[in-house]
Amino acid sequence: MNEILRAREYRVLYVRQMIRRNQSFVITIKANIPGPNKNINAAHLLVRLFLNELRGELESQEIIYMKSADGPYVLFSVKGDDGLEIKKELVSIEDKHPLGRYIDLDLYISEQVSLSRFDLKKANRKCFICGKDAHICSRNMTHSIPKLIQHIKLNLNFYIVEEIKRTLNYAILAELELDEKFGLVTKTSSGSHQDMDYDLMVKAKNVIMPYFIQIFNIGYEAEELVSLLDASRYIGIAAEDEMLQVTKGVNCYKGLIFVMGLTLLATGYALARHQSFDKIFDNIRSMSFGLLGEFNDMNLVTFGKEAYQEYKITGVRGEAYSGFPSIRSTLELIGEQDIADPKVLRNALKHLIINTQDTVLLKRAKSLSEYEKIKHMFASLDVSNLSQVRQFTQYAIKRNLSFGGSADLLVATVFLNSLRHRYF
Ligand SMILES: CC(C)(COP(=O)(O)OP(=O)(O)OC[C@H]1O[C@@H](n2cnc3c(N)ncnc32)[C@H](O[C@H]2O[C@H](COP(=O)(O)OP(=O)(O)OP(=O)(O)O)[C@@H](O)[C@H]2O)[C@@H]1O)[C@@H](O)C(=O)NCCC(=O)NCCS
Ligand SMILES: Nc1ncnc2[nH]cnc12
Repeated sequence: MNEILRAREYRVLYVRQMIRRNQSFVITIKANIPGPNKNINAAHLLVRLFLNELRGELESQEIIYMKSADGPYVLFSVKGDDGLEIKKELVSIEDKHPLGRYIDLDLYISEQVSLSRFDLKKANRKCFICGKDAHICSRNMTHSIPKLIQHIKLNLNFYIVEEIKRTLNYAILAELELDEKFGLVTKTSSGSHQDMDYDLMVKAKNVIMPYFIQIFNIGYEAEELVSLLDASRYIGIAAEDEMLQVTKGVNCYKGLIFVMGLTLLATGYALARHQSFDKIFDNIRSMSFGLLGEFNDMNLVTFGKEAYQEYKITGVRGEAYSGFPSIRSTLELIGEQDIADPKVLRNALKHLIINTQDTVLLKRAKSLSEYEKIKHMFASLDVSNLSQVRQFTQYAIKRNLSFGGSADLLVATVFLNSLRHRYF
């Protein structure tokens, strides 16, 4: 216990140093974790989530992420002259955010003074189990520690799963609704896919979403990583089957089920261990170590295998085996740009097409030389020049070309780009 007390003393010391260094106020962001173990994973997730919430509300001069015996915390330096206004904003986040009960946002307006709810004549914090005054429950130890911890974990998982659903839906629609997309299906065109249109893709999306959430939870609750892909394969196959039923046999998102399935397993596993964002790609590589061996499977009769046997092109398996390098480099290309901007999204798609071995393009190009010629044409395509983009789209549709694999990677890229700014 004295380690925790000492950590609290150090935290006040660091606050004072930051106030002196920046001549500013300092906000501390810390999870409300009852009991002796303040370093449960939920604490790290909550601190990261609320740090990103605050980043969206307040401008900071300096942010320091600390680990301690009293749990992880952030020191957030903020310029201002009206401490009460800032404290009001912090209390509003604590009271209104669905997870606000589990976080403590303190404001130090000087080395000696921190503002409290009392200064705003606000009621004390409520107990997150029974809603009574939290101070009374904690003084009387009304609820057991395990019950309190379980409550936090359940609500945090529920909140994260809802965010994953929203982000996944956003990512799939962001790709699908991007127009002028080189022969891929859009809101207004079937492109080079006579058997697909926007409504059919949306139907397919709606059917596979629950499977994606199942797969995310497998990653989030997993004890180890390596066997996760095999453990989830049956879910992916069930998703494919139900998709094909709804689409009457049209393969809208077979590749997406695989790409997003792997991404969700790796992301769930990373979130549950507060791993770094880049660790997601290591996780994907760890799960995919056996994929290239599938090309030796006599029972496998797919174009992906043909592409490998004929040209040593490894397609989606090769991408996964290397930890989705094309997604990683596209995220670096996007940087802090607004992914909702069609120009940014189209440029990301171009980058993916150039950097991945898309077996859909190979199959439709009908030869390796044509496949390579088209990729080469892309390299010189200026996607901010809409007339060039339109010309290339017409060229692709005329030749029945498409980049379905790259489109799948774009969905995963948009998904990861959104999550990166929320939880990492
Ligand atoms: C490992 C699997 C992908 C199965 O591999 P398989 O050998 O069966 O198939 P492939 O031909 O290797 O590829 C399947 C799809 O993968 C997409 N893809 C291709 N290249 C890449 C790449 N470089 N990066 C990412 N993704 C890639 C692509 O899917 C998209 O295109 C399809 C639409 O295009 P279209 O031409 O219309 O497709 P078809 O219907 O085949 O042609 P037509 O009849 O219309 O002419 C659509 O699927 C897009 O998503 C490839 O098609 C994996 O699927 C697997 O093992 N599945 C089992 C379940 C599983 O493991 N799930 C994971 C759970 S965690
Ligand atoms: N917009 C799209 N058109 C064709 N195949 C796709 N796979 C994923 N998105 C696609």
